[in-house]
Amino acid sequence: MPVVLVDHVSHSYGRRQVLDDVSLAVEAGHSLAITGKTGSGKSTLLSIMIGLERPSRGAVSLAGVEISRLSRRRAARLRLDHLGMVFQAGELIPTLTARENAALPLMLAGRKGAEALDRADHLLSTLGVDSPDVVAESLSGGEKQRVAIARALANEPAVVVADEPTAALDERTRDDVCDLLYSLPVTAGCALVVVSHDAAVSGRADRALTLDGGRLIESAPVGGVGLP
Ligand SMILES: Nc1ncnc2c1ncn2[C@@H]1O[C@H](COP(=O)(O)OP(=O)(O)OP(=O)(O)O)[C@@H](O)[C@H]1O
Repeated sequence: MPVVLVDHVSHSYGRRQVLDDVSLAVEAGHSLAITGKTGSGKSTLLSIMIGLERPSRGAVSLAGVEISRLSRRRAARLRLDHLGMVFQAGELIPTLTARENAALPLMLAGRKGAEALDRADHLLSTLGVDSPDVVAESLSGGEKQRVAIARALANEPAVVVADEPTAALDERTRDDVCDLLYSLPVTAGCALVVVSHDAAVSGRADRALTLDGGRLIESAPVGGVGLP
């Protein structure tokens, strides 16, 4: 069963149709990239995919649950339990340490502080962050993204969604962060969805789809995930 299933989704803002009968599926252990020009609807599709926005038509399931039908509260709980998010520039809490940032989702999910911090330490060292006590605002761009990836993995999510995860990085750091991100389906067994306008990032996914005129078009099929 796909971990992410977008089933015939259309979406309009007023009279402007942004998504037109979009469908996709991603299985555990596979990656999918979504590309498209500015204004093509990538953020809209992402918001609908993670249940922040309801589609005008169609349905979205995450980890087997139809998130597009849930209340805001239940959708937030589903995200906490099954989804890890990585944003453009880490979006960490600047005054908390790397360790505290990575431990946050665990604490929100009800784990005890010491246990959460231990797991955060373990994740950070696995991901090559050797400064867990440094406050987030003092970390480099690449370190921030590593901490963000640790935070995304904290609750062992079924799916990690990354929105322009390398936009704030130089080329070399971008490639390092990409290596790490695209290793997740294998090392963590999750599904990975990456939204990026950078072909060097989207080209590394098992499959890349492009949004154009509200429709999803195949851009670089390699296998593993598919339109249902
Ligand atoms: N809340 C909203 N209300 C009205 N129109 C919106 C809203 N959100 C997005 N839009 C419009 O929908 C279209 C798609 O926007 P969206 O942000 O999804 O594109 P995008 O591909 O993510 O763009 P970018 O790459 O610049 O972030 C745009 O024309 C935008 O103006």
